[in-house]
Amino acid sequence: MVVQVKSNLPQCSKAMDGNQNKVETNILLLGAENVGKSALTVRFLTKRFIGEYGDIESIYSHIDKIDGRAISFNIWDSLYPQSCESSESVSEEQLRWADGIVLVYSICDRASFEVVQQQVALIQKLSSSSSSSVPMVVVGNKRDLQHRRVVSSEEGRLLAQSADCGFFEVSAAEAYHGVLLVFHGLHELIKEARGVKKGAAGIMGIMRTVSAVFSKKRE
Ligand SMILES: Nc1nc2c(ncn2[C@@H]2O[C@H](COP(=O)(O)OP(=O)(O)OP(=O)(O)O)[C@@H](O)[C@H]2O)c(=O)[nH]1
Repeated sequence: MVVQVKSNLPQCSKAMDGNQNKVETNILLLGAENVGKSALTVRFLTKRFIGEYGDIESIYSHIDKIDGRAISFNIWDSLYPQSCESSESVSEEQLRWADGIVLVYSICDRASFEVVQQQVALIQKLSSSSSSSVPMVVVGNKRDLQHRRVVSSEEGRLLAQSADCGFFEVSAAEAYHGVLLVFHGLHELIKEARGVKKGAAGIMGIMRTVSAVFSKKRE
């Protein structure tokens, strides 16, 4: 396992292999402060919950095996900007960088759920001009704090459904497996989205080949 702080500043590169297949997956974590974005990231990277994480915005690099294949995850653990309009809480740079997005709220914090609702709407607005949308999952964290729950599972599920996202409720504090499912689930959605794009490119490729064959025959 590789765990490494790559940089405090995000890099806007997307690595491809020789066949133009993506060898890296860029995952952006969004959500209000204190919801457990760093806790989820560190759980995925190290399998551990360490309690306090500080306020550092970083991109972490982690190689994981899925179905026997090494996948390089770049995880941007973002900070929710303290003094900004909600309309500025997701940047176009972040959307260009991300292959997939994890939107985190705390099930004990209604305001954090509203932040995720706003961020979903903002992402949809910002990506409305581009042809493809970024795969997303909505995550209700701190599931271990049931006695303090103020956001029902149903509300989380409905939000995710309305935005065509995956949905998970987890506890970064209590369990690794649920957190693993979040990142692997998002990876699956990213793979599907790439498959759709590749499929479209494939059809274009076939059309080009067919027209090349016909133009040769005419020569
Ligand atoms: N009970 C419980 N506490 C959690 C859980 N996940 C995170 N916390 C706690 O919630 C607090 C905030 O966690 P962070 O991971 O720093 O949250 P963050 O979203 O990265 O916060 P910012 O850095 O402010 O953006 C810390 O005290 C964590 O220990 C969880 O699943 N259950």
